[in-house]
Amino acid sequence: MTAQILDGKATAAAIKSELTARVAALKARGITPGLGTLLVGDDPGSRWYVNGKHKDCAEVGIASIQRELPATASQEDIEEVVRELNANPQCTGYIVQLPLPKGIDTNRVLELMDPLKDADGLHPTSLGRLVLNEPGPLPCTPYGIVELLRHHGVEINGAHVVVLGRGITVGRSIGLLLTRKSENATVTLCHTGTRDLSGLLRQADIIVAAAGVPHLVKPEDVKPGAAVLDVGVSRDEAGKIVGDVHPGVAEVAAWISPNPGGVGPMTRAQLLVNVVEAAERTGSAR
Ligand SMILES: Nc1nc(=O)c2c([nH]1)NC[C@@H]1CN(c3ccc(C(=O)N[C@@H](CCC(=O)O)C(=O)O)cc3)C=[N+]21
Repeated sequence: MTAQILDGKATAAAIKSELTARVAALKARGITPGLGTLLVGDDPGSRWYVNGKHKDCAEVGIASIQRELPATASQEDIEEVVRELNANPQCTGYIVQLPLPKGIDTNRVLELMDPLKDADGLHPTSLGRLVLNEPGPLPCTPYGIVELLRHHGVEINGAHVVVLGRGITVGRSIGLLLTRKSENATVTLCHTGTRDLSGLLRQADIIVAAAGVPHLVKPEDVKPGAAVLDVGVSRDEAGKIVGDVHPGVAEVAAWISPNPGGVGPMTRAQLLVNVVEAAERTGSAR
């Protein structure tokens, strides 16, 4: 048996076409959503991601606000741009592209952001809202994974989800989302200190591999019929993406997310969702 594909590209396209209509409706009410990005330094990978975000915005009618600083920028230089974006009415949501250069206190920068403009869903206030079950932006990658599963009809309700990795952007936050009443999953969070990882993985109905370890999940770790999401973005010597999931897993799982073409495009689409939803929230508050 070969697993069916959790097609992130196609699902992201469907989300973007729905967003295009919602953006048009907002504009008809005099609200134009605008996504800001702050890129510090000239890492080509980061620049590529940021450009992709602005291209996505153009596709759905969201305005773009691009800010850039050199790699030599000081903490104060960065914080000044954050204050400007907080105050800029054209910017309804924004992200500070991570990682920031060495020596910069990233948490201080993120805490300075207006939580109402948090497009990543990773501001301490947004994460707190998620814990408290209050409406707010959701972390883009976890949110994208939930939507990818829903779009393909993979049952989340009652499922045992085993998550690999405890990073803030995925591992640590996805359990908060999946254990809400509306998702209703049971979540086991694994990391490098986990004993008998294979034994736990074999119990999973859904595996979310976000450890950043190439081919960590092997075919023998997967229960036949499981859904496997590959979030890993390691690179080989040629610069090609190597995921956390061994290619042989496709012969055991019922569903697998390709990488690239799976979780990455969904992360980008959910960033747009956060920007549109934030604009809708401010619009209804008026
Ligand atoms: N404040 C902030 N927010 C982020 O969301 C954020 C960030 N900083 N820093 C870097 C990471 C990385 N990230 C990706 C998003 C989309 C793809 C993506 O769409 N990848 C494509 C193509 C990948 C390729 O071919 O290189 C795919 O998976 O099909 C990848 C990586 C967001 N990040």
